Amino acid sequence: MTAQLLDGKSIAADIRQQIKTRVDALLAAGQRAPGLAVVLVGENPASQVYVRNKRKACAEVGFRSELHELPASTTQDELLALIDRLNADATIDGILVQLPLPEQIDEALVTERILPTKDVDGFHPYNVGRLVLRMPLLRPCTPKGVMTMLARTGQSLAGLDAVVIGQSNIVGRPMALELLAARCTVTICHSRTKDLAEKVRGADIVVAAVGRPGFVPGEWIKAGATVIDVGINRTDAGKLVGDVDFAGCAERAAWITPVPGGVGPMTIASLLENTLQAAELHAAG
Ligand SMILES: Nc1nc(=O)c2c([nH]1)NC[C@@H]1CN(c3ccc(C(=O)N[C@@H](CCC(=O)O)C(=O)O)cc3)C=[N+]21
Repeated sequence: MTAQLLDGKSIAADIRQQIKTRVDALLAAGQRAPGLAVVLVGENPASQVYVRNKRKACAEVGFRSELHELPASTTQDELLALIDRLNADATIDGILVQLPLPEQIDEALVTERILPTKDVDGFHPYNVGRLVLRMPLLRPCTPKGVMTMLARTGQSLAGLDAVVIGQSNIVGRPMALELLAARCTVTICHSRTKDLAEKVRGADIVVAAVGRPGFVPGEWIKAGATVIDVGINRTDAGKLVGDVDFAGCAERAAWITPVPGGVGPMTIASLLENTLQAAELHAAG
């Protein structure tokens, strides 16, 4: 078996096209463009690249985006004051505070300060709780993007065995909840998991979100499985690689996502979808 590619780059381009059409209709109806505020604290080079990509995507679909760049020395109170202003700004539909934040700032506190209807990352406890209860409002972008990709395989997910490797608040946990809502049987694995290889060998869907290059070898993959690589690791040579051994896994899988060009662009496409959704919520009052 040689896997078919789940081409995130091209699916994300489709989604941007659809969003642009809806934005054009909003503008034609005399409404304002959706507005996204991106807050970047400090000078993490990877964060600067992601933020640039997000703003470029906003421009492409006709959103207004504003960048708030703050020094690494910003205090928690200063950041909270900015969020309060953005919460109160009727032209801002979405607020994204790029993570990680400098150590003097409590990420959970900052996340909770964002109005749930402007929380386009889907990280606020309100939005997480709604996802747990299967009444989602704004959904975390990376897992949402993965579900969009899985839908493109055309396979029904109900009853499939899914293994998620990684239990982070922003990827692993919400990913597991999305797959559960799609009626998969879900196993969440992490650094204390016993017999990880055996668990992955049983999986119809494997989602790797570990942050270690090549962590999942081809031998772990069941023939015909779908392999989703959430990892973004930069090698010493400056190359981007995922958490799975792509060549080895592609020999056995039916579907696989590349890195780059897989989950990353889909994460940004989901952010655009969430921002449009937030704008619709705000327009409805
Ligand atoms: N509040 C917050 N929300 C986030 O959504 C968030 C965050 N903080 N902090 C960091 C992570 C990471 N993340 C990525 C988004 C796009 C790509 C992406 O487009 N990657 C390209 C390659 C980009 C490159 O060349 O580095 C690709 O995979 O093809 C990657 C990573 C969003 N994150």
